[in-house]
Amino acid sequence: MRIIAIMKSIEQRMAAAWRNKYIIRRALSTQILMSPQSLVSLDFPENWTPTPDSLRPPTLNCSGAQDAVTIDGKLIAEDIRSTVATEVKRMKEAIGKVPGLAVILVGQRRDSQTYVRNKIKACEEVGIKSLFHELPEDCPQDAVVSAVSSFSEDPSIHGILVQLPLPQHLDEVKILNALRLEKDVDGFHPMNMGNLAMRGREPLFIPCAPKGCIELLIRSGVEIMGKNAVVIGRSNVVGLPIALLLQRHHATVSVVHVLTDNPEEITSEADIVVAAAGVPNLVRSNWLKPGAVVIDVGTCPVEDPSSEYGYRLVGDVCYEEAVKVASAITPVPGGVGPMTIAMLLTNTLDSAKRAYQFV
Ligand SMILES: Nc1nc2c(c(=O)[nH]1)N[C@@H](CN(C=O)c1ccc(C(=O)N[C@@H](CCC(=O)O)C(=O)O)cc1)CN2
Ligand SMILES: [Mg+2]
Repeated sequence: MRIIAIMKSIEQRMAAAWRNKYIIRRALSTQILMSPQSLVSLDFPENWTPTPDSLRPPTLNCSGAQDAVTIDGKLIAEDIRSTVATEVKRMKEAIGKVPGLAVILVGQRRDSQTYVRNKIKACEEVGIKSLFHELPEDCPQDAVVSAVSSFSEDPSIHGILVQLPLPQHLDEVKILNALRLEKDVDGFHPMNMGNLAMRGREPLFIPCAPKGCIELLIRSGVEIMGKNAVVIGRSNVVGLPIALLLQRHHATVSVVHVLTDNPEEITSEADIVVAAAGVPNLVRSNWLKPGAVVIDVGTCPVEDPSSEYGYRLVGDVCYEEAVKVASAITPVPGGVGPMTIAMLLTNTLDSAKRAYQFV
């Protein structure tokens, strides 16, 4: 009798331990929803207790037996934009101020012009003030640095972004270094990137596309903690920061790039794949483990005489194949792209709140 009672008690304790482990894992992986900075610390937060939200079960099926769920970035981005609009209105009513964003575009790249136009329009829609500064393709380095410096001094501007890529003759690092850290809403300042990489340090801003990817995963109920994640591509804008961010969310992260041997073999081990190589249709079905979650950051224009503009946007992932293997996937367009702009708005709002100490 006594032995049976002891065994029962051990069993109950083990069950409780597993239950606690599950609760802690879910809470840490959904912590982004509770944090205004959408940032997960590398350690357990002080006085942490689970909330009902952190116990929410995953919503995705991971069997790979049916077509993947489409993660609708456009819809999620609209939701975020409407929250930003409400917050901007609240700020204006309470303190008579609105967030301000300065956008600097050098040169005449068609894609950059489109992105900048969309960012300015998005600001207008949520009540954020925007200032646009355009410079010619052949402008000297000093002209860009001076534009950045003058916006850095303007108290009505809380975010400054320099649209990338810059023309070849310009030194990107020197220009980004001229940004006032508190206004680096793109999160590309070397100090913000360095802080993103370091344990125990918190960047003021997280780059927009990577932050959007994480937000998509979490809002879709995908658990990140403990999962194998593969990032394809190692650019400063997406590949590098998303790899750092996934680690902050406690994933086991591999980065494959143009010089990696057998990238398809490595990627096919992944529970979460983030494709940011800029190579149309690079990721085929044989690159994917059944049930993997696929986030496609690529947006490459390819010629298409049948479409209205003569081109269409193609992602890094062969969607038609991947949708048969993955459990969830972002489309292109309508996945990460709209989230990139939504995250720029949240970063700008956060920056203004910080500047005015508005909570
Ligand atoms: N300073 C920066 N430069 C660049 C960034 C950035 O975050 N900051 N990211 C990319 C480009 N980019 C924003 O600048 C960006 C790319 C794509 C989209 C987007 O909404 N894409 C839509 C399709 C849009 C279309 O039809 O053309 C989608 O995928 O649905 C937004 C922003 C490099 N440079
Ligand atoms: Mg791309």
